[in-house]
Amino acid sequence: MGRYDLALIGFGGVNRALAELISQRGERLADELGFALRVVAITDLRAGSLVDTDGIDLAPLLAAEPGELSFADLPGGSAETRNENVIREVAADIVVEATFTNPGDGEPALSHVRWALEAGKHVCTTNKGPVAVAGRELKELAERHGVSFEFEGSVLSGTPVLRTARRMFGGLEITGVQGIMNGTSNYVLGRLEEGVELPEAIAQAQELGYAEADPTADIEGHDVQLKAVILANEVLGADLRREDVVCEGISQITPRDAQDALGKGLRWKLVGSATRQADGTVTARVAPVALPAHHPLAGISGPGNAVSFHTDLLGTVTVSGPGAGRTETAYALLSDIIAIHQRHHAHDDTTPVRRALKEAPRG
Ligand SMILES: NC(=O)C1=CN([C@@H]2O[C@H](COP(=O)(O)OP(=O)(O)OC[C@H]3O[C@@H](n4cnc5c(N)ncnc54)[C@H](OP(=O)(O)O)[C@@H]3O)[C@@H](O)[C@H]2O)C=CC1
Ligand SMILES: N[C@@H](CC=O)C(=O)O
Repeated sequence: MGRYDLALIGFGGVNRALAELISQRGERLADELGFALRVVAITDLRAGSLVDTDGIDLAPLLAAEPGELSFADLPGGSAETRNENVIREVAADIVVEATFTNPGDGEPALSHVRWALEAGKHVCTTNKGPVAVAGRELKELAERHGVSFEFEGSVLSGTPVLRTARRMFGGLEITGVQGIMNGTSNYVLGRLEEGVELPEAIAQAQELGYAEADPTADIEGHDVQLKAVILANEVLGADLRREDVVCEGISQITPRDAQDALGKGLRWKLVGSATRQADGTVTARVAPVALPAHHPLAGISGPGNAVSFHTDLLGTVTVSGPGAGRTETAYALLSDIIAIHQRHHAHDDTTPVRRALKEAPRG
């Protein structure tokens, strides 16, 4: 049985949820997937850094209140974050980047990803900043070093949109994508429809773990701008930057507006889209739209998200599921680790499914 040693960069909602998954169902996952997972390093702005190359005991860390965690007094611990040292020097197979998304220059996460790839380590991340700012460069860097750069959770958290588009739509042309791509704003719009004021609705989304460290990014559409860039570049082969995406958020929508719309059979939604134009260029935008009830995106509620792919052979295909949430997003990281395993050990007959396929009688 193989094993992957992980370095977790950032120990907030998402990476804690990944640690919980590993801690609570590690054995089951190992049986199912054919490899084990072990955490050998954690860094966090507030808690500091912790390294144990024999495997960190996660239980006491997960038992502590997030705000009270401090690594300074633990063996292998330090009050300093020491990101560069940990990422470059600690013997980890996969660096899991889940610090805050910086919609501007993608830092410091962009540097974290670069350091890891340069050190020959696989990276998986839910952080939209590095992918939107420098996705192409980072994929090339990963290729040069013979490792993987995976970022499924950067769009629609655990709902597999990027991998679905890459793996399932071979042989057809995708002409555009349109979707609800932010859980917080969709949750907030739903609360406005119930008469809740914007600040209270945002506070609830923060409490539930949907919102960005600075929820302005969710409400003003900057988070969807990044996701539209990622989808345009990954799915439509564009080379867009955030500044190319026209953006308007939902901060001007009041509970009265949302309720009036509902009375007319309409629902306000924050819609992101990217479209291939007749001249081959790709344009993208983010804007609130009052959708009629029969629209495929109108029924998406709470932190749910959906992306519709417009294709030449299938018409419109819509993928919907959770767009935010700690555990849902941690699952995206697990799916990235599985993708890394499949890419680099596809020849191994280690998983039960592969063994069963190999041993099944033919004819
Ligand atoms: N939550 C969700 O539903 C989703 C989140 N994402 C993305 O995943 C990432 C993580 O999200 P989430 O866990 O919810 O966010 P949190 O804010 O809960 O966690 C981020 C953690 O990273 C720490 N951190 C910040 N800067 C650094 C640094 N330089 N070095 C080490 N640690 C650092 C923060 O410390 P401190 O608190 O002290 O600042 C915090 O503990 C974000 O980029 C987010 O955009 C993507 C999809 C969905
Ligand atoms: N804050 C984001 C988290 C996922 O990207 C959202 O609400 O969708």
